[in-house]
Amino acid sequence: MAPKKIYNLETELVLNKNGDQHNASVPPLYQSATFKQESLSNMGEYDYTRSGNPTRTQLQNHIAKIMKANHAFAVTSGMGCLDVITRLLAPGDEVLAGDDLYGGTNRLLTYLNKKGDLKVQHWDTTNTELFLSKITPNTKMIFLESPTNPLIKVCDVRSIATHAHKVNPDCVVVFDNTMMSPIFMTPLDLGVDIQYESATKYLNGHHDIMAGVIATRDAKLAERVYFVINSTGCGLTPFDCWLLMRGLRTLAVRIERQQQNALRIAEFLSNLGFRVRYPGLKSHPQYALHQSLCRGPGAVLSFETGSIKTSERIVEGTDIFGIAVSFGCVNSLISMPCRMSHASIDEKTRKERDFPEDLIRLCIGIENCDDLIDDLTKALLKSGAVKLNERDELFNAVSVQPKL
Ligand SMILES: Cc1ncc(COP(=O)(O)O)c(C=O)c1O
Ligand SMILES: N[C@@H](CCSC[C@H](N)C(=O)O)C(=O)O
Repeated sequence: MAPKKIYNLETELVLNKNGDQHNASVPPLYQSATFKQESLSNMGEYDYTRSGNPTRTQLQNHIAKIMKANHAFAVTSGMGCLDVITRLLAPGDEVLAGDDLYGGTNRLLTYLNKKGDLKVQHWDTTNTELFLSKITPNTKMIFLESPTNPLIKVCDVRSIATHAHKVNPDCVVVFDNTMMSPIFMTPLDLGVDIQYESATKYLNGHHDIMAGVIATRDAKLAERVYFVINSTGCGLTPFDCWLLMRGLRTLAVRIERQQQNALRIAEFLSNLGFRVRYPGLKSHPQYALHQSLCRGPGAVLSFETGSIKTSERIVEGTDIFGIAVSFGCVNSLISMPCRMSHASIDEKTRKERDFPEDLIRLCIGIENCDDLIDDLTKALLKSGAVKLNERDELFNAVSVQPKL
């Protein structure tokens, strides 16, 4: 049989050869907890949805293809992915992690560390030399994010994965690709062992489900991941699998439009004098590194105003941008990570990790970009963060103290 042709990602996302017995154009939804057996001795492919479900299989095969993996799994949230992955470790195992991770990731790793289940160390992943020096033959797992949420730090994942495997061939390098999605990054091509994503974000894109996906090329790791998912019962429900497959079809067009808007907004804020963190700007300290690893800068950016009060006024002064956690949705969102998504990281730790309390995060949607810039302009003026000059043109940001 001729090998199956693999098309470009945009095509694969919408191409749906689901092999349905009735040629349904859309993969059918098997909303069933149980499956009858042919006989006592012949169980068939499915028996119970916790163990497996045809709709989940459809989604997982699709995910494996678009992430260039051999095995993929869908679970109930991004944090669910991390829970499954950390269960692969043994008591007391040493793990390394970045020092700017999504707040919930930090919370779970801190919990496991405090309980004594794992020995977790956090290091700045932008300092490659330092990070590499912390990897020892006892390092069992490494957790990376790039660009990080919300400080948009970029790490040299290729060098970290190569070095980790040299020092300990059994070290499992885990990469959270939520910020880039498969459209802009293929971490498995860079030497990562396990990639996971909060599918609540770009993969689904409409903020109407919670989901997470795990992908790997390693059959043994896949077997262990499946064991945990089946044992703990965190597989994604059939209906949410079905919704996620629907969302995935538009991933490429959504995220490309979001990125286009984000680039314009990042330039707009930067031109006003704000310190903008976005890997699409040449001023980003790891601009070239990011370009060498990814196919685009994505649609999340953050910026500082120099004053917590000013930031609060900006966040509360927008109309189109919703004040909400999360990102990757078709709608634009604005937030203050210290108060919202990253509030679970205590103030002392935030300070130690140079986490600016006035940081505003923008998650850009697919709206008309002129409208978004107009909305931000009004909020910036109302907050006093920028002023108009005599010719009624926007004038430099007034309270910013650039720290670049
Ligand atoms: C980078 C990143 N990873 C993982 C998660 C966790 O995903 P979920 O909310 O689907 O559990 C989030 C956000 O919640 C995130 O921002
Ligand atoms: N209350 C939630 C906060 C979720 S933050 C979601 C998202 N990852 C983001 O970065 O905005 C919690 O405590 O987990």
